[in-house]
Amino acid sequence: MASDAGEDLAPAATRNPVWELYGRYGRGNLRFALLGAGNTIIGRALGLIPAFVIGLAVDAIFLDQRPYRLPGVPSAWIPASPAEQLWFSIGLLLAATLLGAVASWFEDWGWSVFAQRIQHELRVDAYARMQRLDLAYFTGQRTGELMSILNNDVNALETFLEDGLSSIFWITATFTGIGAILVSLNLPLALVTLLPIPFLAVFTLVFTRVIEPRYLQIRGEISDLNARFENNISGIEAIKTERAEAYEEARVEAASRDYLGANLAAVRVQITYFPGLTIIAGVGFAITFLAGGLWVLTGPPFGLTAALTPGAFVTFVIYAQQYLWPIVQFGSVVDDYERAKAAGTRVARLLRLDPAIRDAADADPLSVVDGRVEYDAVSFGYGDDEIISDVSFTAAGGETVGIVGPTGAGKSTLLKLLPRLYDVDAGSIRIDGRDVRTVRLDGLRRAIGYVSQEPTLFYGSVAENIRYGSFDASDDEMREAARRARAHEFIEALPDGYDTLVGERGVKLSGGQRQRLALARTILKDPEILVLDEATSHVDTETEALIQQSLAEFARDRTTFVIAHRLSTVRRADRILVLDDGRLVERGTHEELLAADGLYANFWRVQAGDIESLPQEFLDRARRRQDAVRQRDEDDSDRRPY
Ligand SMILES: Nc1ncnc2c1ncn2[C@@H]1O[C@H](COP(=O)(O)OP(=O)(O)OP(=O)(O)O)[C@@H](O)[C@H]1O
Repeated sequence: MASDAGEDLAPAATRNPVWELYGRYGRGNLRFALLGAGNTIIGRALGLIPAFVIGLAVDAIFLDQRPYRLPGVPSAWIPASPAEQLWFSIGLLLAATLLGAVASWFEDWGWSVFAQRIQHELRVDAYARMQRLDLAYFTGQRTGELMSILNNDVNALETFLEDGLSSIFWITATFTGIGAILVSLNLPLALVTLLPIPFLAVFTLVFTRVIEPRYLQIRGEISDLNARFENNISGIEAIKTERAEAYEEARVEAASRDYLGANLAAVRVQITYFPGLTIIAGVGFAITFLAGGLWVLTGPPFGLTAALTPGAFVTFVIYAQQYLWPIVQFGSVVDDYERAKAAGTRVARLLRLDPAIRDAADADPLSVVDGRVEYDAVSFGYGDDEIISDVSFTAAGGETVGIVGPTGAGKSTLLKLLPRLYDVDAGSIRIDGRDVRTVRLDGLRRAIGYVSQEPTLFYGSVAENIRYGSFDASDDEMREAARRARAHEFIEALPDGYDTLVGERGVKLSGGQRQRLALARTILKDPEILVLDEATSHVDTETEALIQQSLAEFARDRTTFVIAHRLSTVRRADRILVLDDGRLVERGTHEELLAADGLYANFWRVQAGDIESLPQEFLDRARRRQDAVRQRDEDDSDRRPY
């Protein structure tokens, strides 16, 4: 049973996704963080100068209460007259401001490069991880949700990555630096300034507890909304033909409303937090100002003896304000952190997912010599329902095997097991006697050319699309493959020939043209084993006959599986397997199967237009089968949210 990966991105609590990501990606970029941090300290130190100089100037120049002395500066450098001291002070203030600006430039540059590089590496890594996951993951997961992680969640980390760590550093530097200065200036008054800290801590703790689930909710809602957009844009044709515009608008409205609700729920908490912090910090500052002011006015309180000059008080008050401000800043860091944590939880979770289908530790490279393919008692189901039941057959090397059966019988599923797009639940599949689970995936998929009914064209030129997977093929090889796939003529007729842009935003191609490009791609790949899953279903019968001719030659010495509803496509196969409801019910050549007069013979009658001679039992079974497939599809769509 293929694992249902749909649950894997449920935002379960991880220990600390943000620090986990910092740890993983920060190390290689540490030099930028160090540059930022070094300049944060320099900037902070320079930022301390003005308050000190102003306080000193007030006391020494205007009130003449203490001598003009600067710590670490020889007194010979300091001018003697008050007017000169004033100019000296202004020079100091300007120099501190200028150097502070330079430090701030290096600080921002260091931290920004640090953040941007982490984000870039994270995005690329998350994508690489994602595309290695099992196919089952993508069918179980809404693509919009994955897009949301790669885009929104990675970007949501940006604010914290950009400002968070630098702010924490800045706050810590300010807090310890100024805290130490306040204590050294006036210990009793410093203790008064510290009073709000425990209140701020408790208030912040409560905030994080309340906001955390709300931010997670927002990530989930934006992801749902994206999934809805994604789904509707790719399904716009059905929306128009079914006149479902109003219905879809209502569904988008509902999804957007949920997102709005989640945002408002978070905003209500968030906007309470900052005023709360400001009030606590403001009251704390007022108490400091009151205590210091009384000290200057009425002398030292509580039996203390030291006097407090107005200038020293000014210095203290400016520092005290600088000291409390980072606490309010801290609030915004906490808020950014909580947002980043919600996004980081989802990104970290994606980074931790491992594909179930991967190389075994002792996997060998596959070398296909004969090309014999054996299915041995194979059973498989995507979910609880078994889709393939106990299927066994052998295709000799170089043989062409046709696979036919009613819709939903499991034909495509059967062949998707060969390149391990899914792994069997029971039994085994062997190529030249080697179980496909014991060889390297890369070699296995290299050896198998898979052309599906709805081939994917990527945005790019026709040539790039044919070369997809055989990136080093020469122009001549690429054109020859196109000729063999009967695609060369129509490509030449396109506006820019092989350079015409196709895929999203490029020239639109018909279903048959797309299929021929996909065939050319596979012919160029030159695989040892070929799987054609309704590969020519969209081309007209005349073109199909021409393609069949080239394919017969191409398929001659390689094992080929051909799934087809049009029985004329498989008529000349060495062997035909008839699949019904996941079971192999008939096998043989076209003639043998006609002679057996079973399911295949009845299909043949249908396609020959010989409806009257069909047994009633066949028609009844066909009806029951259709009902069962419809029921299964409905059950599936009930289970999927989209
Ligand atoms: N990715 C999937 N997840 C879940 N169920 C799936 C998936 N792909 C196919 N199925 C189901 O498996 C069953 C067999 O599908 P499959 O495509 O193998 O049939 P088929 O014989 O190739 O049909 P058709 O001739 O219509 O292409 C169907 O009931 C289908 O709904």
